[in-house]
Amino acid sequence: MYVRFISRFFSAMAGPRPVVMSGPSGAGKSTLLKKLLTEFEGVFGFSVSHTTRSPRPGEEEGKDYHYVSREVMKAAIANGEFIENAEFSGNMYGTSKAAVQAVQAKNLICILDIDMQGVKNIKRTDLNPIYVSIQPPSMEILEKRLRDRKTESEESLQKRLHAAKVDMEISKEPGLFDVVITNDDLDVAYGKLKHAVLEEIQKVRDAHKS
Ligand SMILES: Nc1nc2c(ncn2[C@@H]2O[C@H](COP(=O)(O)OP(=O)(O)O)[C@@H](O)[C@H]2O)c(=O)[nH]1
Ligand SMILES: Nc1ncnc2c1ncn2[C@@H]1O[C@H](COP(=O)(O)OP(=O)(O)O)[C@@H](O)[C@H]1O
Repeated sequence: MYVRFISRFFSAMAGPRPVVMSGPSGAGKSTLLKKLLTEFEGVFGFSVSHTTRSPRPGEEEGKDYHYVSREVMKAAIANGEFIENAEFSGNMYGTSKAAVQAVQAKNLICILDIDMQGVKNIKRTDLNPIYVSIQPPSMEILEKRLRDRKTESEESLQKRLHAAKVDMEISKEPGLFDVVITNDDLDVAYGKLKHAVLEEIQKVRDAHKS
């Protein structure tokens, strides 16, 4: 307990708290975090995860994800290179230590876009992030947004919708998230996200001034 307290204290001293964004696939996490990264360039840095899924059109290696084979990913996990990893919709995803360190070394607010298993695993670490859940207004709207995005096969879409139902239930668990944001109107949701991370933004700005 004491050791945990001390390490949290020092990690807080070391820089701003990371931000974990979670929520169903299609809820709008990438859309919201891209807005944040654009408006606050030089304040936030994205933790680039590893995944075994294929890149979507427009996605870039090293920017959106590190795209790797299952063999490479398993070997890296066995080698202790990951803070957390999970299986989602038939693919592996994981946050490497290097991904978070790369952002924290620049004293930026590290944003992690991870699923519910990731949230639960990060809770067992000393990362001490702000936990934000992004939720869709309804299952119907989520399905429409996912279909309109045109990135998923029918099979992948069904897996995501199934996982979404579970996610929407679990996210109601008291104390799991610091903030739960319903992404109905994008600008309203973005305003709420900014409000949730305002204190950390200020810390980075103050650090840059001094
Ligand atoms: N646990 C964990 N989940 C991740 C990681 N990277 C992405 N995810 C989650 O994996 C899920 C699928 O991501 P993706 O294939 O990009 O689809 P999208 O969320 O529909 O854009 C989402 O819930 C992400 O939050 C990671 O490093 N760890
Ligand atoms: N508030 C919103 N209103 C309407 N469409 C939205 C909204 N937020 C996101 N979208 C759209 O919904 C789709 C899913 O959003 P995305 O950011 O890819 O979700 P996630 O990263 O959570 O999987 C995208 O096509 C995006 O443009």
